[in-house]
Amino acid sequence: MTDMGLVIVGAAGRMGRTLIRTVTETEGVAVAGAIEREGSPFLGQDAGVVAGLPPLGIPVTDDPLPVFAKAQGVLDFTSPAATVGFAEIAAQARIVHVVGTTGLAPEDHAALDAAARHAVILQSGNMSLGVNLLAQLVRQAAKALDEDFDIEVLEMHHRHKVDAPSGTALMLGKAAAEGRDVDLNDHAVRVRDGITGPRPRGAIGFATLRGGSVIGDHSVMLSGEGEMITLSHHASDRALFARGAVKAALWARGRKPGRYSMADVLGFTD
Ligand SMILES: NC(=O)C1=CN([C@@H]2O[C@H](COP(=O)(O)OP(=O)(O)OC[C@H]3O[C@@H](n4cnc5c(N)ncnc54)[C@H](OP(=O)(O)O)[C@@H]3O)[C@@H](O)[C@H]2O)C=CC1
Ligand SMILES: O=C(O)C1=N[C@H](C(=O)O)C[C@H](O)C1
Repeated sequence: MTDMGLVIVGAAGRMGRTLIRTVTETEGVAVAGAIEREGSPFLGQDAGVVAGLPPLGIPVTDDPLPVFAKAQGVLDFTSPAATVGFAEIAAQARIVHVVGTTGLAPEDHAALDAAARHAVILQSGNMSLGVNLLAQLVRQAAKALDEDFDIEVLEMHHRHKVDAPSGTALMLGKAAAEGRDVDLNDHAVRVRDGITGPRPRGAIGFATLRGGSVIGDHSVMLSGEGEMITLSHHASDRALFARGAVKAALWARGRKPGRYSMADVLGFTD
């Protein structure tokens, strides 16, 4: 089979640059285009050079339509508004859309659902094998332990991150809720400040730390009387997420339109 041509949107971002390097060094895929927003200072620059590589002969552009039309997939780690726009264009082009963007609101998910009627959309708050395995372990632990165990999700990220709790933290909270057979929306405590009163039984709490260059640390604590279980993941290299995104794109190639997740790619779905 010919190499899968992948367009990197948000090409000059932290993940965009990492994706360009990862795609370049991975067999079976090739960089088919690089997109940045209108007015970006990176427009016209070579995508390879932007990523710290020798030139690839691919200029960064702000016009996704003609680029998507010649590609088989798009790797998207941008912002919710940008992702919704790219989903429509990827659906028109009938190409795979791998979405790593976090902070998606319910209406953004609804827009992705609509686009997924025509194209394969693979979305996950974390593309790493380790975090997706962690989510399975959290689901099991939450199922095994009743509400005598309080569940808290703690995350820390770099100072530039704009959304909270992280997509991963929400994914882990959802796994815990699924383990308990409850809806996360009814049990999540995302912020605490002031006189909060005692902790509601069955709450799934979130705590967010931001600072420095931390790539992504997540812990789920299940605390009972006199004992605590902590399940954790530490990311030390963004290439971890990029490798997962490329694996996801290759897995998604040729699938029927619809919404998929990393759990599908990794064979973690029941
Ligand atoms: N699922 C996962 O495994 C992971 C998800 N993420 C998520 O990916 C997203 C990006 O993270 P990160 O790379 O650190 O962020 P950055 O801000 O470094 O990168 C985002 C890039 O997207 C660009 N962009 C924004 N809007 C558009 C648009 N309309 N068209 C084209 N490009 C656009 C930005 O340009 P500009 O700066 O000019 O606005 C920027 O270059 C976040 O939501 C993050 O949480 C990150 C790591 C792993
Ligand atoms: O913004 C980031 O950097 C990351 N975002 C994702 C998230 O919100 O969970 C994944 C990873 O932790 C890095």
